[in-house]
Amino acid sequence: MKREMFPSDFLWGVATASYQIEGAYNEDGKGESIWDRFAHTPGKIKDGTTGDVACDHYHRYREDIALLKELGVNSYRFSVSWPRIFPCGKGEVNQKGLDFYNALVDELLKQGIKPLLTLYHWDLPQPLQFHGGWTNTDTVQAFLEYAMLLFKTLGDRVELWATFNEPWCISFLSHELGEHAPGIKDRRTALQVAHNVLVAHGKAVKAFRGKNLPGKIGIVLNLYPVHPLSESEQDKEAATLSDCYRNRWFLDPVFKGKYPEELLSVYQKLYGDFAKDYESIQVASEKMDFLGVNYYSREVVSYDPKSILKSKTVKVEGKRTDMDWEIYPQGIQEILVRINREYGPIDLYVTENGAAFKDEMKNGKIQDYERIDFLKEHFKNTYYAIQQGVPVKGYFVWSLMDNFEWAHGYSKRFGLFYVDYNDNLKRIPKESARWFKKFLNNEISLE
Ligand SMILES: N#[N+]C[C@@H]1[C@@H](O)[C@H](O)[C@@H](O)[C@@H]2O[C@H]12
Repeated sequence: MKREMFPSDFLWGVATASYQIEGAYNEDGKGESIWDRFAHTPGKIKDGTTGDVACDHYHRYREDIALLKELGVNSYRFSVSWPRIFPCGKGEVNQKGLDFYNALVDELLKQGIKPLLTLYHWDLPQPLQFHGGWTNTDTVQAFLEYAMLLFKTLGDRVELWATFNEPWCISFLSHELGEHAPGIKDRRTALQVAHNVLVAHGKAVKAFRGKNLPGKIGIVLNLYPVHPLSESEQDKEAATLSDCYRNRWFLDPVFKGKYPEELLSVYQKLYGDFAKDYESIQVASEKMDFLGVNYYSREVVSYDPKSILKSKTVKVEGKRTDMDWEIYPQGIQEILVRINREYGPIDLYVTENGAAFKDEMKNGKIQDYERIDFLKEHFKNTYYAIQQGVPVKGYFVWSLMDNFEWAHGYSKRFGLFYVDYNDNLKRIPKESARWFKKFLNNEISLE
């Protein structure tokens, strides 16, 4: 199975995000983001680091685009730093911020690489957080102002637009579990955030349509197959509620304009006031052109009467990544086939898939054969979905290079290129980068 067996117009790319690679956190007029503040708060990041410098991509973007060219990808997914454009979140525009992304897009196009631009990959301008962040509908309006400016500035050259990256993380990981910025631990707040982000998504899609731009727009969701540990009715009930929490709380609004009833009823019993605005979620279902799927692993659950989801995650035997996630390649096929069956037809992009392993440099080489096996199996399972008629249009490896892995700092390496944080952030191709380049050049098969 070689690259040439995939559709001839299939996009092969890599993905990154602004806060994770750019650095220049307070340069050229950029405002503070919630991740700048969170990372500077002692105890929030496991290795005590920040994204202040990260991979210094802001200054090295031409070098990094040369790496893309060397790899042989035909597309590149990146995100725009909102506070680099609007330092206060709205109002005054930072022209140097716009200049950076104009130059980035122009260089990508010059090198024959199609941009996929994510408007929001978690770095909310801190001034908006002072006024409640995503709990405040004013932030929805500010997001629309930000999106409209980017549509106007880059809409003639960027063909693929994603409104939000992983709204599950924006809401539940960041406002219920508190593991990501702004580090709030309150489920009712998380539900309000999820609601406002989904509304902002729908409004941005509608605004995009109104600009009559040549491109396509969608959203990026992190999706997991959820499997019951056993076929017992209780474990199956646990899987249903966990699937609603993980997947359908976002899939159903953007495709069906409503929340999944099985979990909505649970939340309404807990938060009666939530009912007052949940019906407005219909706004989220503005028709999209594609869905971005971030796939990393599956979830196995068993019944837990103490949980409001009646479920707890179970760790099963099998190979795991350095994030302690199960390696489950068939899950990417399962998710793509399910989306097509239950929510399609719609073009799908695997907007992120990859893994962290304990990459070490030995004699100037990083022999990350586990990552090659991981990618090989996930490429194959993506192909199996295409063979079943699923309109998968592209695949983006997470990530181009090692970078700031959120609450894990620089302790987890996901890149195809090793970043030597002790030697001027030097980018060194791992064996997986060499393998990916050969695959893209039809030199090797996936067998
Ligand atoms: N963890 N992990 C790796 C990766 C993260 O670095 C990305 O920013 C997210 O979109 C998604 O969580 C996946």
